[in-house]
Amino acid sequence: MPDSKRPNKAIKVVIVGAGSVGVTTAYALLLDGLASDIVLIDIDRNRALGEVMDLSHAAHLHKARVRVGDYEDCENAAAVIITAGVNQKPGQTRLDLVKTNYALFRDVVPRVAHHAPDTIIVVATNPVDVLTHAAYKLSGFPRERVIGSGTAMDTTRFRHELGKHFGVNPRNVHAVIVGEHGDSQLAVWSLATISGMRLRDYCTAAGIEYDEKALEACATRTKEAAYEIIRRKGKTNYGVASVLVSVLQPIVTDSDAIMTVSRVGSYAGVEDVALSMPCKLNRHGAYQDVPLLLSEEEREALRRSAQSIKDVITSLEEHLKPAEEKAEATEKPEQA
Ligand SMILES: NC(=O)C1=CN([C@@H]2O[C@H](COP(=O)(O)OP(=O)(O)OC[C@H]3O[C@@H](n4cnc5c(N)ncnc54)[C@H](O)[C@@H]3O)[C@@H](O)[C@H]2O)C=CC1
Ligand SMILES: CC(=O)C(=O)O
Repeated sequence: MPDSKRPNKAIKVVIVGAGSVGVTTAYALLLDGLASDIVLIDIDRNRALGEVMDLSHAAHLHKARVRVGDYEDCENAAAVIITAGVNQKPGQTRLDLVKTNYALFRDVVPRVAHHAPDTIIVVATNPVDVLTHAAYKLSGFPRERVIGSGTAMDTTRFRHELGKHFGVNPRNVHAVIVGEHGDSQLAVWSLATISGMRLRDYCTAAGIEYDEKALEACATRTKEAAYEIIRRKGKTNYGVASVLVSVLQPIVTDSDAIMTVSRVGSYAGVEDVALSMPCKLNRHGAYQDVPLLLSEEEREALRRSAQSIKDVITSLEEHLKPAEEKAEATEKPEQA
């Protein structure tokens, strides 16, 4: 981050979960210099302590304190990032993790909310959209202060793929992935631009072929990137860590960046669900939607994505109902 944008007041960031994603995020934060106080919380305190000892030897580039903490340390944090939870095994989908990680959120989120009622919660644990919705309900926070990393990760991967395809810097590719951070995500082709031109026009202007098949392959590689990486190395950590720092930057610097992050709302007619659409971020959190003029086909794909997340939320709520309530519901005589 440029020095002119660097905040000059103390910024505390708490990371719950000192596993692979948590510590890589702490490391990325240290290198970026965004936070002056980084606190790691983990049930395995000894491991967290080892990570902190190692990380503190990387704190010479930007002056920052790194320490192990507990939930009381969330007080006055600019943000609390939740990365605790199980991750996918090769072949598992993100949605396969839902029951285990929801149980963990029931323990963690109320404690964060109790000690840091004004903070912004940033969720990375998968399935990130379902758990962003859970964190919203469990914290009682307004929706702008519960943000899922969502498809900010997929948008970054998509721009990387398109940048490689067209031979331009990914920063100059304006294209987004919206919907679920998962299998039902969609690439918004109708609004993708390079140098202010739609991709077809850019190809015409640059005298190159518009190769629809190759572009579709970019979206497929984006969607399947995590599966591919997990098959090879068992986890993903660098991409998401850098994305989490990018989500924190506009919060800490109050800079109104537009990002595709997950938050609770109504999307394509599906109510009370969390998914990613572009929205503006600043010190208040993800405070404003940036509406997209989607094509009919894209809107329908977004509705399907929203519905698939909603179905998981509904089945989770069903699973959590007390046994008596479930029995009562099945025993009720049908109304004439
Ligand atoms: N949103 C995204 O783009 C990405 C999300 N993830 C997700 O992040 C999560 C974490 O992944 P990894 O760091 O690879 O897993 P990991 O297994 O390396 O780390 C998880 C950590 O959580 C800790 N933990 C477990 N229960 C806890 C509790 N109740 N309180 C505090 N800490 C607790 C464990 O001790 C462990 O250190 C997974 O759900 C994974 O799917 C991973 C990569 C990208
Ligand atoms: C694991 C995961 O969600 C990702 O790397 O996208």
